[in-house]
Amino acid sequence: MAERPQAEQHPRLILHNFLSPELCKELEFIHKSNCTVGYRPNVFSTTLSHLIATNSSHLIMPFVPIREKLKEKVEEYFGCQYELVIEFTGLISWTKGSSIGWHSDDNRPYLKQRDFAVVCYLNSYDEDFRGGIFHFQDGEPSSIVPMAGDVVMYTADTRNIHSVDEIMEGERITLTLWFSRDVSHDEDAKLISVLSQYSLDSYLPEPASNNMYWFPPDGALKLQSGFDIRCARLHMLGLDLYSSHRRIFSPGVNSSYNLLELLMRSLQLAWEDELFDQEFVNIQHVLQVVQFYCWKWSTLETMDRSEVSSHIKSLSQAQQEDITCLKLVVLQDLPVAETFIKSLNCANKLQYIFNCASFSAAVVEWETYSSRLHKELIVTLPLWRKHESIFPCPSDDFAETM
Ligand SMILES: O=C(O)CCC(=O)C(=O)O
Ligand SMILES: [Fe+2]
Repeated sequence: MAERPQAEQHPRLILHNFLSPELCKELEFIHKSNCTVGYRPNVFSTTLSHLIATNSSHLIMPFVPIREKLKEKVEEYFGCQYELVIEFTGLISWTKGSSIGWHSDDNRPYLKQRDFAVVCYLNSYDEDFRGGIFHFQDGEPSSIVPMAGDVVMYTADTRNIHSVDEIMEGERITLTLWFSRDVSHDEDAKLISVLSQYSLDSYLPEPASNNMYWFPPDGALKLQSGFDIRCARLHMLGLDLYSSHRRIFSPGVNSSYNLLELLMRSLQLAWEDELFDQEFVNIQHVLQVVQFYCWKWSTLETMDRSEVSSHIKSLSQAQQEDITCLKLVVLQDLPVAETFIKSLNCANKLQYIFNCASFSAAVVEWETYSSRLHKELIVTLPLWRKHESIFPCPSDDFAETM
């Protein structure tokens, strides 16, 4: 009997440069400023429902056009008779030590609704991480070297058993979606319902509970080892956190739990022996602005700085002590945190040096960016509610209201 063609035996599609470099960077910014400790060791994730629950609903806007484009491509390529629903959308990053052995994506009873998988690579092998090569057990191509903008689509069943090599260094970031024929697993319906539960009055982020950001997750119970991933990302850039509220805790009450609560309150950033006078509402706000700076760094560098005043003061001795005290709590296990931070950096990646004037510009630009997305969400949400589906709205519709 003649062999069935490969397309039938192993239905899969690889698309190069399907996502623009700018979208890859934007999604990387969203992930690095919002992710929580994930479902597998050394893995971090950002789901759309988490963005909504942390008052960052506007950050789902950049996902909307690409979700639609990917859905159309999956339906077209796999010749779907009926419209599919998106079952899950998430940003996932894998760090040193993470890997996954041979599996199909529907290999658990509670995953049987998954019909198609789509993995979009947001950063690149060798530049941002080493290891992390994707393999199919049978058929061609047998391996995929992740490159920013490339996409792999495959059926979630045993015709596409795959694995991912262990990450050796760096952070490998993907946008991962699963599609289903079963409308009862429609992610849109769930997201629209969650969106209705939260006020959309502001776009200032609110953190989830501290233990969701504690790494490794088993250390979160007693906080006796490990570190806060958000603070580790700041430390990686040479930035420290200062809380003017620390002094309200009397010495006996200064337990780690109390001090960690300071992350939920207003904070300032310090760099070397200088303090920015900008007050952030909480750690999530700090991280969003800092990661925005990392995303836009090269354009901010070239901006006219004459309008941007950088307000910096020298740190007093007492303020420096407060910074050290908070750091000892948030990066409890400093050697472990520093080893982890080092492993997040890929040796081949060009590192940049923090610049105060460009950072002040980033504070202003972050406001403009967030407020634009927030307005877009407010205009679009009634349409999503009406159609019970999340879809891109033509930009003309925004123009009238802005
Ligand atoms: O990130 C990848 O390349 C694939 C990940 C994977 O297989 C999964 O999450 O099931
Ligand atoms: Fe998989």
